[in-house]
Formats: sequence, structure tokens, C-alpha cells
Amino acid sequence: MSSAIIPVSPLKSAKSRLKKILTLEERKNLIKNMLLDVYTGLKNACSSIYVVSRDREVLSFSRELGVIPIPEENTRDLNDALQYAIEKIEDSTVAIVPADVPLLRRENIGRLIKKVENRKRSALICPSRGGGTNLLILNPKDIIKPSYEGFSFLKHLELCRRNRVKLYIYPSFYISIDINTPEDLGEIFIHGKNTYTYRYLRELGISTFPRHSSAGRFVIVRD
Ligand SMILES: Nc1nc2c(ncn2[C@@H]2O[C@H](COP(=O)(O)OP(=O)(O)OP(=O)(O)O)[C@@H](O)[C@H]2O)c(=O)[nH]1
Ligand SMILES: C[C@H](OP(=O)(O)O)C(=O)O
Repeated sequence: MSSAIIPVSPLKSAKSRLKKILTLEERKNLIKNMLLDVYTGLKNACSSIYVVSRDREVLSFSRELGVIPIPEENTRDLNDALQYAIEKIEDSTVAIVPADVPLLRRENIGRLIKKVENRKRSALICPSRGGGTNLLILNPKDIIKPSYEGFSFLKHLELCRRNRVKLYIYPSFYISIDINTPEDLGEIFIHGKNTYTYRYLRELGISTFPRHSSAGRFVIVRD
């Protein structure tokens, strides 16, 4: 069987690039709704789902969902947090998904996890736009060290090469979208109509219109 780990940074400082259109409270609620979408996408694919965070509010919200909270201890950054969580998990195969990838629920994650579960010493990566890693599945769980930030996609590729890991690269449009900027929110209005994230944005009176300019393809407006 396999486990999933969702890392969540402290709510008070997360999604700083959305400050222009969302208050702190709204950014906190957005993260909770995105977490709900990620959980929905994983719940039938894994035997256990964990959230690792140092934020008490995130940990108690996760517990209410039926997710197993892992309070971070003595960790400096995302990679430390993931390392800490991986050591606590028994399953041999682990899937790591950031909390800000709500469209993941449109993919069949169970099929991707099975692919890695069925092949010893293997990994699967779904790259994010901009060179990040939005899904990393490892079998065994410690076959390479999580190396997020920067061009983490290339870092994980190199680690798999160096450790002779059988690597599957799965370029999913939906999983490539992580929500960091107002432009990213536009994709939720096009592809995420059945998500908690979309419903929350609509509750806030946020919508989008097309724009073809160097500033991007979406105009994000608020009633
Ligand atoms: N547990 C934990 N999760 C983290 C940490 N840093 C980032 N994350 C999570 O890792 C995923 C990717 O994070 P980023 O997009 O790089 O950063 P962010 O905090 O979400 O957003 P920004 O404010 O735009 O940097 C998100 O799910 C974050 O919540 C950390 O130090 N600890
Ligand atoms: C966690 C990080 O996300 P990004 O900073 O690329 O949004 C990564 O994917 O390595």
C-alpha cells in the first residue's frame, strides 16, 4: 500500500503573491479549500494521507478531514519537513503533493501510484510549470531525498539518474498547475468548476475575463 504526504506552510505567511486580491483570512481559507481538493484527489488512491506542518490551525483542520497530522519539529524548510514526515511513515511507497495543486483531483492518481508500487526502485514525477515538482511518487520512500525549491524537477531527475532509479515522467496539465499568483487563479475558473477552490473564489465574488497581453491571459476581478 501507499501513503501520501501533503506539506503545508504556516497559514499566516503562505500565498504571499495573492496579497493584492485576498486578505490574510481569505488566503487562509483558500489554502484550506485547496487542501480539501488535494485530499479529495488522494483519498481513494492511498491507504493513509498525512499533512506535515508547524501550523496548529492546519494540523487541526487536517484532523477534522480524517487526515493524519504530523507536527513538524526542528525543521528549517520544506525539504526538512518532508524528510521528517517520510521517516515517520511505514508504507514503502509514498506520494508527495503540495497543498496548492487543486486540479490534481481531475487525474487518476491511483493509477500513477500503482505504476510505482508495482516497480521496485522506481519514481514518478509530474512537473509543475516553471520547473517545480507537483507530484513525486517514490518506491521505496527514501530512494532519493526530496529536493524542492528552484528547478526541483531537474534536481529530482538528476537524483534519479545518479541512483539508477526507474523514472516515469507524467506531464499532466492539471497537476502542473500550482496556485501562487492571480494569473494561476484564472485556470481554476476554466478547469476547476467542480472544485472547493472554485466555489470559494465565487463566494468571494471573484471572476475572470480573457486578456491577450504580455501581462497574461486572465483579468481577475472582484465584485
Ligand atoms: N510543512 C511545510 N510545508 C511547506 C514549507 N514551505 C512550503 N511548504 C508547502 O509546500 C508547497 C509549495 O510551497 P510554495 O509554493 O513553494 O510556497 P507557499 O508558502 O505555498 O507560497 P508562497 O508564499 O507563494 O511562497 C505548499 O503546499 C506549501 O504550503 C515548510 O517549510 N513546511
Ligand atoms: C515547492 C516548489 O514549488 P514552487 O516554488 O516551484 O512553486 C517546487 O515545486 O519545488
